[in-house]
Amino acid sequence: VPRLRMHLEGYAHKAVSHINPYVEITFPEYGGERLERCQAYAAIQSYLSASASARAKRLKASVKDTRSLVLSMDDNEEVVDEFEGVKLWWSCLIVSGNSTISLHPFSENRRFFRLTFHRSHRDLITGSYIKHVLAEGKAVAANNQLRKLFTNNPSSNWHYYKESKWSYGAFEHPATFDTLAMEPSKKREIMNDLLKFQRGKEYYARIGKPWKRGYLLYGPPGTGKSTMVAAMANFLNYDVYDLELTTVKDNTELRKLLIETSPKSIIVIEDIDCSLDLTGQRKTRKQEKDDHEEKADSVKRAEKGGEESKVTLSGLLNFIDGLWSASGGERILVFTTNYVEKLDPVLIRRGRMDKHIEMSYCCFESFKVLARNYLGVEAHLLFATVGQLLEETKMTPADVAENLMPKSDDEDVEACLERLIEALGKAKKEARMKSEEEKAAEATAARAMADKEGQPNWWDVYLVNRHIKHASRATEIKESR
Ligand SMILES: Nc1ncnc2c1ncn2[C@@H]1O[C@H](COP(=O)(O)OP(=O)(O)OP(=O)(O)O)[C@@H](O)[C@H]1O
Ligand SMILES: [Mg+2]
Repeated sequence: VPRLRMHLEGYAHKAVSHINPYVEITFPEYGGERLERCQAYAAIQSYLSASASARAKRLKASVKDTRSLVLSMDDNEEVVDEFEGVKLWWSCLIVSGNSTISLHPFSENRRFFRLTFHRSHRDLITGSYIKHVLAEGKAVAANNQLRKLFTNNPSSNWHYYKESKWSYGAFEHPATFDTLAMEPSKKREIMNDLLKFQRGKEYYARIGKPWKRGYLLYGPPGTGKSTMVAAMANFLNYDVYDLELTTVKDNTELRKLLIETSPKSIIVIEDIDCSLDLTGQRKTRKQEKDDHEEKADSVKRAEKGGEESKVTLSGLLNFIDGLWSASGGERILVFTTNYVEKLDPVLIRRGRMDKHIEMSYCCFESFKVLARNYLGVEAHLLFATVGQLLEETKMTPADVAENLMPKSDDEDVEACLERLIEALGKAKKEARMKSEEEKAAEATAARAMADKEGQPNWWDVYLVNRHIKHASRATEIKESR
């Protein structure tokens, strides 16, 4: 009898699997040895919240901040997905835990995702679909994640815990490469460069370089250097570390700060020429403000008998060369400056700053981007005039944008363009007047020089005479031969 039963059971099992041709895969929320949250579960959740929840009828909302609402599938809900023409079903299951004592706090309610599909698609699903879901889910999660803007704290506020070196808030700068006014080919080139960097993990490993890239942005104020940094961060989905060097006391502090930056970030030093005292020229606003306090500080330090040290060029070079970053993932360094010619060549040689990007005055192409952003127009009769004037006059994108912005509700596109044209005309006149003044000043200076040269210079006279004497002696000798 037992043999018969076994036989029957086996037969029943076969029959069921014959009738039910579906395969199920479950993904628990917690698993592994330490029962940590499974990455696959999180990725699937993100994937489903982005794609499938559009089709699900019961949704769960979670509000991350006041502006973004993330919807995901509710418990015990099922959605259909399609992949290469194959239908599959996802359901979110919840199993109430029994009340036995458990070692980890999440066992009360255990959640699973269950994927169901026809067994004939087994290879497709396990081979490529799941990979696709995980990759897609990770991308969605990265997109949903709020990025952060970090600024360094003065070391007097550092404590033992890690988080005290940098303060952060949400990074919400709206600039993108779409809204950035710049020559299109140059923009494309930068975007490609960034993408190549982002995908270059193996490449950097192979050539034995830390996975980092340095950009130097230079150009006059208001040409979009800071805007470019924001656009880069939004494009790559990176956090931004805004490093204010003037509050960093010395190289040791610099290193400590850098070690605590996370991978996938952009580290920015704005106005590098002012922060490092390479030039001793311009001071940052912040430094001017702090000057007073700093003096008091250094007096205090002197009283204590301590030496006042600073971040030095070599400290900064070590930072760029990136030994500190060798362990971590991708990082981008950006330096900005108004005066590229004043920087020490050691600092900006290739290899340190891989790419130098000049941000310059507004060209016609840049203007078109601004007109699209600010006025929502692609073309207009007045564009030709603007283009002509932009060729003759230098105006920063910041000034062009300011003039384009409607000042009241009833200002139309034409009024804004006319204001810009007027401003350009004025700038052109001013530039011409200035150059005339300069020319006049030059002429005066030249005249003064000429007056001075009008007086005989006895030394020159002597030299000329000597030259003539030598020359005639030479011809005499030649002729006598
Ligand atoms: N290329 C640009 N594209 C779009 N907007 C721009 C551009 N350049 C400037 N702007 C506008 O002008 C403002 C000032 O630009 P931004 O702060 O980026 O200039 P900057 O080059 O960093 O100047 P600074 O040298 O003074 O730091 C920004 O708010 C931005 O809206
Ligand atoms: Mg700036």
